[in-house]
Amino acid sequence: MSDRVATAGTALDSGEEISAWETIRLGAAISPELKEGFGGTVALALLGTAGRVVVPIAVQQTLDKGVNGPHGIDMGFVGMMAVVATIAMVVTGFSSYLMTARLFTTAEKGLATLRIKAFRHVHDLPLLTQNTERRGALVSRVTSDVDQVSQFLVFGGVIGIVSIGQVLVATVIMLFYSWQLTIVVWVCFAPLFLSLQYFQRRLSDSYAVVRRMVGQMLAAVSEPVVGAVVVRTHAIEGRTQARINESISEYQAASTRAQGLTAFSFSLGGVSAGLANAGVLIFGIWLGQGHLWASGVTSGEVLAFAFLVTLFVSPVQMGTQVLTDAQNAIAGWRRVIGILETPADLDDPGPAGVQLPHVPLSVTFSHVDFAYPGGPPVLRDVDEEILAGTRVAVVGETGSGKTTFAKILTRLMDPTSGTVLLAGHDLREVDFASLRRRVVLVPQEGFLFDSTLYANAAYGDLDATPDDVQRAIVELGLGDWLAGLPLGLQTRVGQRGESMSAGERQLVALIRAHLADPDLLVLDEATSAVDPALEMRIARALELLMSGRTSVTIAHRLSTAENADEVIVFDKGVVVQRGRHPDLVAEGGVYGRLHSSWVAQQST
Ligand SMILES: Nc1ncnc2c1ncn2[C@@H]1O[C@H](COP(=O)(O)OP(=O)(O)OP(=O)(O)O)[C@@H](O)[C@H]1O
Repeated sequence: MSDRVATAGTALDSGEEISAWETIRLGAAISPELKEGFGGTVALALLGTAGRVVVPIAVQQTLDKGVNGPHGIDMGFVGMMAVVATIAMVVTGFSSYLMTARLFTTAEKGLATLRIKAFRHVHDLPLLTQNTERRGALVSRVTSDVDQVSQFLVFGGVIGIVSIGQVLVATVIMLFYSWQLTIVVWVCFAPLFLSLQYFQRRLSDSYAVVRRMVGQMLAAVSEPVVGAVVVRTHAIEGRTQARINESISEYQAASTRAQGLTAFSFSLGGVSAGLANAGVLIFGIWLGQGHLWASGVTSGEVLAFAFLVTLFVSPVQMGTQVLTDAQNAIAGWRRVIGILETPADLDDPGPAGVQLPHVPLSVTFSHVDFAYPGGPPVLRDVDEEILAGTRVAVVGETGSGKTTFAKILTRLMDPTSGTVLLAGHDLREVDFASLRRRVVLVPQEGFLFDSTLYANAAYGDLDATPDDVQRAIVELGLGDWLAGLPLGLQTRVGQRGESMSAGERQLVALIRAHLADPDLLVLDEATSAVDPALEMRIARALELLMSGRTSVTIAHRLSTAENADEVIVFDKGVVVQRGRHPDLVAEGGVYGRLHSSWVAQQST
């Protein structure tokens, strides 16, 4: 979107260095709806403002011509002025209503687009970038930060447009009545106007901190909610609460600091308003005596001027509040735009890219190196070939690089150097949509959404009907398991699948994978122990799932390695052994050690 360089692959762009104008420009470009009918809205605002000015003029005319006129009281003229003032008030009210409705509609439409675009971009962000931002803070960017923008655009926007119009119109009419009194009013407000830029800078800095603190607070609150079981089982409620309290206090301090500045600038507005009112009365009476080139000011004119000063003062004072809201909103807007400004470092070639064939896929790792940003090498010169249709187990000590290997194989990350080929095609040239259809990763703990078994299984194939899901379950030999569920496919799985056992969650992940019908299956074998009957079911389902496909399993069980066509052994990021299970056992080395500890574990 812009050519500003973001910290690719590591941190999410905070957006804090985008200037206020740039934020508004980018914001309007992202949400073009915000500009829809803007001219009409401004016209309505001006109409409303003009209507408001008619009242003081009508009062002045009534006093000077209808009451104090040369022929005494002229009731016809007074009545006419009353009708004019009433019409003006009706026009003002109606145009304010229309303007507010229009602003509401366009602001909400534009911000819905912003939320959707930002949220969609979160999915394109590199995995590592997503991991740097705590989930709650990320969520705050598409929720509370956007709400700030919304509030400002709707309420601040209305008041802002009306205020500017009102100040300008009031100034012009005041000039028409008396340029001397107009100068008095402007001089009284000069300190406020001159200090606005300073306040704006300070407010901008303060609200950037406030928005950041809101994100931190939401992250601090949401993490223990998600990890409630750990909090309770380890009895760390006290420590968790202390961390939440700390982030709430930090937010409170930041917010109080920012509000303090607002209060100060608001008070300055109040002082200016008081001075202007007093100044107008004193100078008005003085000018009425013919001083300062004034040829006598009528009482109606002084009264009209007093009205006009109110018309001038209220928007200026509201303007300081609008300025505060604007800074808060711009700070929020920046954070949302920051998401969109963070580059998606995995380029998707799109439909023009390679479409993978629907046959078992071969895999080639050619001199692949990988290091996490700022970290040591995690994979070193991995140079392996996996034949199409074979079953490979990947084993190694914890931290040896197995998961990293799987993530690179499924292109959740790109290698630092070297290439990965699928069926002879460089992974970087394959259309993402085709890749996600042909290659499926089954993680250790598949995430289940709070919905039915059917809906969760259908994430493997969004077009799958309940009959398709039922068929897939039967094909995996799980028909009797499904029959035992009280509501069958309509059984609800609970939040994150908590209403199901760990083993059942694994089954759902396998059903999903089966529905996806991939040609390369990458499995991160679950480590959680399940009861022997379910274990048998999972093993049988896995067996059926892997047949006729290329499969790469990160194996934590001896049986998986035993049943594989080949085993690849990782040690500190390097492939140190490869071959069939019995040959590797005979060879000893790292695999020999792993094998001995597996055997020892099973005999205990
Ligand atoms: N997101 C990350 N950022 C930085 N370093 C990471 C990240 N993920 C993993 N690592 C490091 O990379 C190395 C390899 O990790 P990896 O998860 O690939 O190992 P593994 O063999 O799958 O381990 P396990 O069997 O415990 O899952 C480890 O030293 C780990 O600390």
